Amino acid sequence: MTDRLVDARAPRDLHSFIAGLPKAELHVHHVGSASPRIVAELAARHPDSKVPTDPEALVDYFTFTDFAHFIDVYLSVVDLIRTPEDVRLLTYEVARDLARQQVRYAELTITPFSSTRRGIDELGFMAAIEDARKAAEAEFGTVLRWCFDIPGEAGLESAEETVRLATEDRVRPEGLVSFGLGGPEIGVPRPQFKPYFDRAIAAGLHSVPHAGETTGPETVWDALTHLRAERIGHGTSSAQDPKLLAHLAEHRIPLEVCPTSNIATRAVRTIDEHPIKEFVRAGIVVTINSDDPPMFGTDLNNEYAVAARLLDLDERGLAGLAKNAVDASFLDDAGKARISAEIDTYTAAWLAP
Ligand SMILES: Nc1ncnc2c1ncn2[C@@H]1O[C@H](CCC(=O)c2cccc(C(=O)O)c2)[C@@H](O)[C@H]1O
Ligand SMILES: [Zn+2]
Repeated sequence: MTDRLVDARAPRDLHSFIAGLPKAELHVHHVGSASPRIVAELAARHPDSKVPTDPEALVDYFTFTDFAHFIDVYLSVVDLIRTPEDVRLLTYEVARDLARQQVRYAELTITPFSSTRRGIDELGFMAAIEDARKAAEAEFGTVLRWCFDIPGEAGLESAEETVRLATEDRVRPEGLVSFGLGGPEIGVPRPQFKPYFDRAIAAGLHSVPHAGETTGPETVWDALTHLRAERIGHGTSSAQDPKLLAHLAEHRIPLEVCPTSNIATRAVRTIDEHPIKEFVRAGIVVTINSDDPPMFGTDLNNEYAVAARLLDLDERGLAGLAKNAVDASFLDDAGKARISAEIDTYTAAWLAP
């Protein structure tokens, strides 16, 4: 991928190591993973869309002035997805892009409310993601699981609809493992979503809200206290609160860190000001993720290269980050052990004289 927003500047050897390293991706959005190739195919199906299809024009279109602008552009891509077949194509092609990067396991954040409110039949939607999930596992060997997230700014109606889709036996897809909360944080307090998270948790789902991406550490505390977060999406502003850093470390609440995303949405000013190093120093379990990779001109491999530079990591350090993601995932113990062993074998072979 060219036109990187963040220059990873890792040595060439480290890039090759990362490219082959078996990985898990825990924070990546379904619609936000639509590559120029996928966008072009969807736009060809729906020519009235305002989303450009030319990859050069897309780079400009995917340059954001702030977080609100990012969400506007994001929703214009959501508008491209109109039928269950669009959903199936998107999901299957996203899995292909993950498999190419040696991603063995991914938890994909999906916002079903955005699709059902635009008229896609809910059962057709669920059948499409499940069909793509099974095809991707059989054909690429990449295991996909779902996180359904509430688009918080769309209000409590969206929370009600999302928890219904996530818990009703007739609708809930087999691959669903977790429940999230995304979108802008300013003016969208986390505590109001407690009843919906309570219902999702009671139905066996894990709690993984975004918090502290565009607001301060109090939002992360709210996510922990009211939404019983097991991992935090971003959590960037936690760095401003030493007590919170200590709490996250002590309770082993992993952060889903997405460095390039934070620059692209202007949540963090420059990559060298990213607090990832403080998180590691505080003893927090850090995982590396890509969020909305084509929109931010990145992919998971590039995020590992960025992390290598910021944290001054060698191959063993990178393998450790990859294992953090496996450990922090909602995969079963046998699945975790299998990918961790694969990471060890790969790293040992790479470093062998
Ligand atoms: N970095 C991110 N940080 C946070 N979220 C991110 C990030 N990247 C992607 N998202 C996604 O954006 C969605 C937001 C959608 C939204 O706000 C909205 C508001 C009003 C109406 C509608 C609608 O559909 O009609 C949608 C979230 O649910 C989340 O899945
Ligand atoms: Zn996100």
